[in-house]
Formats: sequence, structure tokens, C-alpha cells
Amino acid sequence: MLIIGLTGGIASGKSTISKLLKRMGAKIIDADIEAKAVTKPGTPAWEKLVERFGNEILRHDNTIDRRKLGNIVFGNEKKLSDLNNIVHPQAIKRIENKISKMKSWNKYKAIVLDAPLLIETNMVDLVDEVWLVAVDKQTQINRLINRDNFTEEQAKARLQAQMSLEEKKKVADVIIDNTGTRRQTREQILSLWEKRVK
Ligand SMILES: CC(C)(COP(=O)(O)OP(=O)(O)OC[C@H]1O[C@@H](n2cnc3c(N)ncnc32)[C@H](O)[C@@H]1O)[C@@H](O)C(=O)NCCC(=O)NCCS
Ligand SMILES: Nc1ncnc2c1ncn2[C@@H]1O[C@H](COP(=O)(O)OP(=O)(O)OP(=O)(O)O)[C@@H](O)[C@H]1O
Repeated sequence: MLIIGLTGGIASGKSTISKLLKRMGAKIIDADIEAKAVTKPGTPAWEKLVERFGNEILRHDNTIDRRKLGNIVFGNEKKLSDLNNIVHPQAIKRIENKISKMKSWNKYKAIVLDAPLLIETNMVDLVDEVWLVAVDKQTQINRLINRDNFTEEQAKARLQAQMSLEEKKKVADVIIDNTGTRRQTREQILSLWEKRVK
């Protein structure tokens, strides 16, 4: 069983590629979902976030208003690093537990850890191979504006909070070019699955 760390910048296409890999038989762990799970109302990380950023990050039902929190932290290095220090240790623990559980089931040909911050958070140690989704910055910005209705400025602030593609390439075992059509990407994924997983 191969453990793949799927990473790439914001809106590079990780979720789209995860879905393709799922159809081929991989089990997916989504780091964004795990990070959400450790910040549910009442959890230790939720308490710390409210203490650090105030009640204004909460919705009426006490869940975190992620759009608001995003606007606070992206563009402010200190605040982003405080958020990371609160959320990452717990999220990584959950991910580690999930991987070891899935390994013991021995049921899947591949486990895919879809994690935008795989490299930044040292989760590379948890996987056998790093697959990097590569797109140029302008494509990221265009897709972000389309998908999330961000302004160009909001999109750029999120991009700037992340390690550059060049740095990530140094760590990658496989580079997937997702600047072409969805069909071209599917073909790359099919061929990678045949060569590296099957
Ligand atoms: C800041 C938050 C509230 C914004 O939430 P929102 O729903 O708008 O975005 P979502 O979580 O879906 O993330 C979207 C994308 O933003 C980028 N991103 C998210 N967190 C970070 C971060 N800490 N640093 C850099 N980029 C990030 C990633 O590319 C991610 O795929 C949220 O992203 C968060 O709590 N982040 C901290 C946890 C984290 O680092 N998650 C990443 C996986 S470990
Ligand atoms: N090859 C492609 N051609 C055109 N649009 C694409 C392509 N691949 C992905 N997209 C679109 O680009 C957007 C970003 O893709 P996706 O959501 O898969 O990225 P992501 O890396 O998971 O994003 P995030 O880091 O925010 O979680 C989506 O709206 C998706 O439908």
C-alpha cells in the first residue's frame, strides 16, 4: 500500500485530483477537513482561537466564521502563525491516527493525504511519496476568483501566505501539471496510477 501526500498551492486542483484518485480506488484523507474537525465549538483549539481572535470570529451558532478568520490571518504573518500554532498540532495528530488505522486495515491500494501544507508542516514524514500539483500563479488567482468569489486582492493574500512552487518542487517526487484541461489532468493521473500504484 502506497501513502501519497498530495500537495500544491491554494486552488491548484488538489480536491479535483483527489476525486480522480478516489475513483481509482484510493482512500482520501483531507487535511482541510481534519483541521475543521479540531476547531468545532467546545474543542481546545476552538477555545484558544476565541481567546486569541475574539468573539467576532464566531457565528450565531458558535461555529467559526472561516471567511472572517481567513480575512484576519491572510495578510498578517503573526496572526497566521498564531492560528497555525493553535490548529496544526491537533490536526496533525488526527491525521497520524487516521493513517495508522487505515494502514492496519490493509484494504486500499493507496492512501492519499490531500494537504495544502504537507511540506510546511513536516507531514512529508508521514507519506511514501510527495505528489505536487503545479499551476502558475495567475491560474491560481483566476480559479480562486471563480470558485470563491474572492477579489484579486484576497486571492493574492492567500497565495502569499504559502511556500512558493519552486521550493515545493525540491521536495516533490512527482509533479502533476494542472494548467491544461481536466481531461489532460485525468490522463496524467491514470498513467501515474498505472505506473506507481498498481
Ligand atoms: C484560515 C481558515 C479559517 C480559512 O478557512 P476557509 O474555509 O476559507 O478555507 P479552507 O480551510 O477551505 O482552506 C482553503 C485553502 O487555503 C489555504 N490555507 C488554509 N490554511 C492555510 C494556512 N494556515 N497557511 C497557508 N494557506 C492556508 C490552503 O490552500 C487551503 O486548501 C482555515 O483555512 C484554517 O483554519 N486554516 C488553518 C488550518 C490549516 O492550516 N489548514 C490546512 C491544512 S493542515
Ligand atoms: N484542469 C482544470 N481546468 C479548469 N478548472 C480546473 C481544473 N482543475 C481544477 N479546476 C477548478 O479550479 C478550482 C480549484 O480546484 P480545487 O478546488 O480542486 O483546488 P484545491 O487545490 O483543492 O483548492 P484549495 O487549496 O483551496 O483546497 C475549482 O473550481 C476546480 O473546479
